[in-house]
Amino acid sequence: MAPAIKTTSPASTPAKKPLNVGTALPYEARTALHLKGLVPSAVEDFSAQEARAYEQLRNKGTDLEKYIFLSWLRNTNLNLFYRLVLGNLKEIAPIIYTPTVGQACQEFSHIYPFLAPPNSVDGLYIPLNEVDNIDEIIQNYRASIPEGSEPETTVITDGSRILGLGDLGMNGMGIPVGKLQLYVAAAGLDPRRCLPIVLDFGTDNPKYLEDPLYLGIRQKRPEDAEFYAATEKVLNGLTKAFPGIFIQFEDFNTPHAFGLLDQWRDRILCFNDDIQGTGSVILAGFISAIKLAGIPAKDQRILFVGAGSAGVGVAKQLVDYLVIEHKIPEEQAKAMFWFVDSRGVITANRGDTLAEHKVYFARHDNGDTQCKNLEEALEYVKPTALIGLSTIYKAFNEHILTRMNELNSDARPIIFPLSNPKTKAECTFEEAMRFTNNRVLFASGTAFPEYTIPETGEVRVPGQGNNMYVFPPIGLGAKLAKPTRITDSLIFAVSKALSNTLNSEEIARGELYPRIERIRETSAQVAAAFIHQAVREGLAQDQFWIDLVAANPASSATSATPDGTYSQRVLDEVCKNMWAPADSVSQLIPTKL
Ligand SMILES: NC(=O)C1=CN([C@@H]2O[C@H](COP(=O)(O)OP(=O)(O)OC[C@H]3O[C@@H](n4cnc5c(N)ncnc54)[C@H](OP(=O)(O)O)[C@@H]3O)[C@@H](O)[C@H]2O)C=CC1
Ligand SMILES: CC(=O)C(=O)O
Ligand SMILES: [Mg+2]
Repeated sequence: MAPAIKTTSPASTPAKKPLNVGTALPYEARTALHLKGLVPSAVEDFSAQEARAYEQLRNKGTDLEKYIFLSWLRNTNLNLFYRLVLGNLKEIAPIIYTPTVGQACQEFSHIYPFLAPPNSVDGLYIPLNEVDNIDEIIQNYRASIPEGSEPETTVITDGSRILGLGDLGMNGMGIPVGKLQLYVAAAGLDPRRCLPIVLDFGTDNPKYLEDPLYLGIRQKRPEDAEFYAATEKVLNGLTKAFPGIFIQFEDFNTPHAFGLLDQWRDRILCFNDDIQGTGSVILAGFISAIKLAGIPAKDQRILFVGAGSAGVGVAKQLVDYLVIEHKIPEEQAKAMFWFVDSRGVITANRGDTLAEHKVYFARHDNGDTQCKNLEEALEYVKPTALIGLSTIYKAFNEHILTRMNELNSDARPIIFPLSNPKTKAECTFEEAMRFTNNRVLFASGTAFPEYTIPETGEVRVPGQGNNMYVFPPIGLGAKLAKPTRITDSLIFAVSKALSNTLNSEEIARGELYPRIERIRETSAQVAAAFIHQAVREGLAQDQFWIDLVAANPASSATSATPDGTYSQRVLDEVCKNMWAPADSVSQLIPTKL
């Protein structure tokens, strides 16, 4: 079912000025634009430019230098940037996204470019004391972008929990910028219609408050009441200016991540990537893992290390799966989960007041037993699956991995160290392989290198359990079908669809996720399933897609039991709507200059 990716014309959005194509500008255009003599005489095609850009990228000494080079390229030649990214996605994704984007955020105020607007307009920086002027800020943005390229997708953070790196304040802007690049690269969103936003609401991180080059407001974060009132003003302004805009909440600290989602999920078209996106992508990998583990789903004992937005989001998604797919009653499904946080296993009688998001999974069956850490929890729970969303580097040490292997001698242990970036990962792929006699079913948040089993020479590829497999197609599906809101069953359909995308080679090799090189193809498939489900649930508002799905039903799935299927006709149409960089300059420059 591999779709041929046929894309929309890159020139479909009119620009005020011809796009910068540098040495690809033809002689006639140089004459018309009075650029004769101002550019080297060679007229190149895009592949020659790409080769030069790739050489320059390769010559950078560090990943941060590569990140800076790519940012510059994006700001000066968008088309070439995306040609380079798409042509080398496996190599470049870890630079524009995790892990390097983490370092870039930490250094954001030091590497911020000196370019002037409009080239420097990466998105919106909204200071707390300016939220009453949100309409003016949006108007300024509008004036800086080409006509007809109003944003349709936005990623918003306040920088309060950037990856596993904590509160980075305004420096967190690198994350919306990076996420939106993946929207474009992975799912063909139009880059000119993607809007990164940072809510510059202060920081509680003294390092930045004291940094003379820090570019955000120098104050501590507001109390909850002020935070929610300020976000309300921003979101109202945004949805008034750009009705139907798709909003991704990203890397808010856990209480605010849950709070914003609860407050807005039924009011506007939004979702939280760390709760729902991570839940969805890990469920997809888990579906594949339990097929290989050798233990039926109902007998899994799942130990989470970390009970924040990501941990709880993932576990809730797994519970839904066990209930819907395996017909396990909810209470019984919930009892298959244990959580360790910074104080040990979460129990109802632990003696502390549990944060609201932890209450659902608190154990009531522990009697007097209170495990104080992962080591104790491991012996008490005897898990079949160990999921790390704790931000604790090397939490899965040799002892933990070896014990997981021993405890699962009759089956393959599922071990997912999902914390980002690499410096926060609970273990590496190599460690997980070595200490489990290569039996592990593995996925990590940040990509690890392949591992060659020394005894056999067999090369194993680690799964990357990262929400980048799902937020781009969710955004694409939302842009096309225009659902009124994002429901849990839509997210569930996305998980099912992603788990269905593995091709026969990936399945034969026992992999849990599709290869990143195929991400455009799999994003199209997942977006098609999303659209089918949005129509099935009566959420879709775009008549074209409603009619198309009605004429091309995919399966007998219902809104309560989504199966992630789609029809070839809808898939073909999704592919036609994916943006791609131009292959030749004539696609970008109007014939009459
Ligand atoms: N792979 C992916 O796609 C994604 C990965 N992530 C990653 O997940 C991680 C967590 O994110 P999020 O849930 O939002 O963050 P939080 O900071 O809210 O959660 C961290 C959790 O880890 C717990 N913890 C801290 N120290 C320990 C310890 N020593 N032992 C056990 N648990 C501990 C914390 O405990 P306590 O509650 O007591 O403070 C908390 O429950 C980040 O690294 C992030 O990058 C997030 C989204 C997607
Ligand atoms: C991947 C991601 O969203 C995170 O680590 O927060
Ligand atoms: Mg995140």
